[in-house]
Amino acid sequence: MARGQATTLFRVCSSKENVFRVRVLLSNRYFHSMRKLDECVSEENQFSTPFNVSKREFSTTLIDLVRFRYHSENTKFAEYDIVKGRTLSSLVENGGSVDDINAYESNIVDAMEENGTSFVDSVDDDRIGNGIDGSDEGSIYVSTSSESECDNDEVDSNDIVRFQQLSASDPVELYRELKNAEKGANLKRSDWDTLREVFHLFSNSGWAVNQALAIYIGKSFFPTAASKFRGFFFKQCPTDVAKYLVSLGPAEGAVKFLFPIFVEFCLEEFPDEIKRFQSMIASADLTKPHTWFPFARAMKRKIIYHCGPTNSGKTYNALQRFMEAKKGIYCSPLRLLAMEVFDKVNALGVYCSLHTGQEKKHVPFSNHIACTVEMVSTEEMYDVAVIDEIQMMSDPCRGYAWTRALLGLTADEIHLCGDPSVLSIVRKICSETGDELHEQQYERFKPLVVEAKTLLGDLRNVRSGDCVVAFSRREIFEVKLAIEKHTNHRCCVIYGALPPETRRKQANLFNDQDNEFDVLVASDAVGMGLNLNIRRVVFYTLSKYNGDKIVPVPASQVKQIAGRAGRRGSIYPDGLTTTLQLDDLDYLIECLKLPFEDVQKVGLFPFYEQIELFAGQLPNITFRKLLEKFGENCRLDGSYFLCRHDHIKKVANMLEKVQGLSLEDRFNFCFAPVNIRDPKAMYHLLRFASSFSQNVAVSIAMGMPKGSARNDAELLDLETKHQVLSMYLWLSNQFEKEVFPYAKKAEIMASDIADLLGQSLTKACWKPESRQAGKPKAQQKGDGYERPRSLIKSYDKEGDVLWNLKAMKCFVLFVYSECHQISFLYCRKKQEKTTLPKQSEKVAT
Ligand SMILES: Nc1ncnc2c1ncn2[C@@H]1O[C@H](COP(=O)(O)OP(=O)(O)OP(=O)(O)O)[C@@H](O)[C@H]1O
Repeated sequence: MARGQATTLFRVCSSKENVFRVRVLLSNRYFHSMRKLDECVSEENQFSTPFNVSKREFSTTLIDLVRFRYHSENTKFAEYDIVKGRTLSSLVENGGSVDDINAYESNIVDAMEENGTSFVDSVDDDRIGNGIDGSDEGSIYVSTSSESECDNDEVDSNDIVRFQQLSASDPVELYRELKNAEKGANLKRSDWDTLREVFHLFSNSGWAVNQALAIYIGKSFFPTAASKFRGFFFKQCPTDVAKYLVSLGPAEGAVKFLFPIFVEFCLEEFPDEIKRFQSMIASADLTKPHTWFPFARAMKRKIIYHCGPTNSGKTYNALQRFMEAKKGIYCSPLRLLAMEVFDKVNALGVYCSLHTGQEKKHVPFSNHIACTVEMVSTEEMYDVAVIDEIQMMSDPCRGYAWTRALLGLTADEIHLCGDPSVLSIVRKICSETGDELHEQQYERFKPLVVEAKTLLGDLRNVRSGDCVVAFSRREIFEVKLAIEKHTNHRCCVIYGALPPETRRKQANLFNDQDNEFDVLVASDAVGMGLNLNIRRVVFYTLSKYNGDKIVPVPASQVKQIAGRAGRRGSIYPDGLTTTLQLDDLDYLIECLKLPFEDVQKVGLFPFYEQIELFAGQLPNITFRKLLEKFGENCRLDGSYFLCRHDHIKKVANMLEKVQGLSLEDRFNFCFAPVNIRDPKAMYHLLRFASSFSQNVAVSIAMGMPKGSARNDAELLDLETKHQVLSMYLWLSNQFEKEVFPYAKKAEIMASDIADLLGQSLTKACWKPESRQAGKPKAQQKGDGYERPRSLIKSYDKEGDVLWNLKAMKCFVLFVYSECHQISFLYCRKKQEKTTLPKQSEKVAT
């Protein structure tokens, strides 16, 4: 190889015997390809999708040529090491010039041109053994280790020349050579073992799997292809190639040497698989989602991002623009919030319709619509659109609906309301769509104050206007029971499984000052959409079950919930927040202090048409499998992730036995709002789908309960019944009305059950039951939060609350303002049993 053409690479690896092997890697003029390849390898773990490799990066003929072995203690070699013991990639990364590389290379080539002997001769004979020892591994060893270590290393100069040729050979030619070989290699047993190891490494190489995708060898097919390639190689490989591979050993270099040959093998042996996979990949392409909405792309939209914490007036301002517009759409994260806006806007004299999955209320002459974000039409034109809680774009399950609304809405002006977590990604999206982005920053109307005293583990310390937040239905009822038993407060209840109508009624009951219901016990469902007169948000716990295990509540959610205290316009404009247990306080403060996390990716999910296209490639698999395959093979840009669809797969699985559903029907049924953990609800969905598939009118087939619930089982039954009716209504809006002829009846029943639920909740005084047989195990200490040990602490002799007031002589209040400034307010406590500090007692330091 001419010196000027050659580029040298050093790889320094340590072996078991503390002997360093310096591999001199020579690449040909495709050095730049190699550099790319190096980058590609180093970034391997960062691949968000296997398709980030845009080119056939394997088009390089970089090959290990010579290996040296030496002891690091060898002073002569150490010198050599200092000068030359840098990897080529370090030369490149550190901005090494081509001259550096050439100099680097020339040293090695010089050494080789001296036939190895003179080079080796320059090293202390006593410590070198045989120097270039003609090993059959095809390596030149400059070794200071004992001679015995080099016994197997027999390489003669012919081998070196041949290895050089192999290193630079064209993989196509090499493959031809292998293919035309009349017999395989004649190797020692140990060499075959090494070869096997090499192929084992190749089959398990993540790099090779990713690179193979570039020629449409899929991940699932790769092991088969690699195994066939191994069979082919073992049968056909000439001795010199095998020896060369043995000399490289089970290392990255060997994988890279093999890969181009593997490519040629695959292209010739598996054309059908490649073609099939290619079409499949093309049909699962979710890249460039902004191009999916040509109408929106044909417009120059003005996007206004109302960016700030809770209770800062973002939605208020956006809604002002919505109401002023000739034609507007408000996109809500919840049915409940869509209803609120629908009522509010109509009350202010702006005709507005309502469109959610379950209901379509058309108000005559209305040009405005309040809808849930999933129901947004991307075809209808609007003057002003409002997308509320835009940070939900990053929601693992529902994020795709916000992404679709942002990318696809055909409105001249789009107002986004939310925290700053998706601001940078919205900027990026707007630069891709060509929309004009305006940012409006907001501050909280009044800072949120953290009460450092907490409730000291005692629910008797709740006060009027408190909202106690728990993260499970069971806890909510436990808390309600305890408060009502041990205090004079009455509790309203809000949690996700309740119908929106019931939640609203509970909220109104709590907001109304002329009744005894002055405490709210709620789940995280309280975090969004309801304007409540909350004085103080008390976290009963700060850990929750995430469907898999108990985890700390994410900081963003803690902020969102705590922010419900002290809303502008409510009777408690100064918001307080605290925890039940002192142990949880630090985490609360930490969450509130944390800046909003900058989200890197937002959700996407394919439209039915995309799934249909994909299904065309895999005609004979079940819908569930199809979704799985889509998930495995879809291509996404770096700013997007595929939304989780486990619940869809569960429903798909259940509906597999239902014959006669078209793919589209299946797709729609899988999106029905069903609680997959509720077997009764699942049963009804199965029944609905079966009737539908037989083209039989789908019946409700569910009796009305006689009255409100008398125990928790009856309450659960009411919840389930309402969910089933809600599902019926949802389906009736998805499919032809004739197939779901009882929608009106279902609506009336649902409304009656919502009333019964409301009545049941006001008198609920029973121990909660669990819908699930097994309750999630409490988390170990140190791995989150312990569940509070007791709800009501025992009284001491005088009947006083067991506060350790001595230890509580002084306590601290942290005033948290969501611009992340914390000031400390001290309040000196005397021995008097003051329950809470008054605002006037706080002294700012
Ligand atoms: N300019 C205003 N005049 C009167 N009331 C206002 C004004 N701005 C906001 N409000 C009221 O303050 C409360 C909080 O406002 P808004 O809901 O817009 O805040 P937000 O920042 O969107 O909070 P969240 O994200 O929690 O919904 C609402 O009750 C709203 O009606």
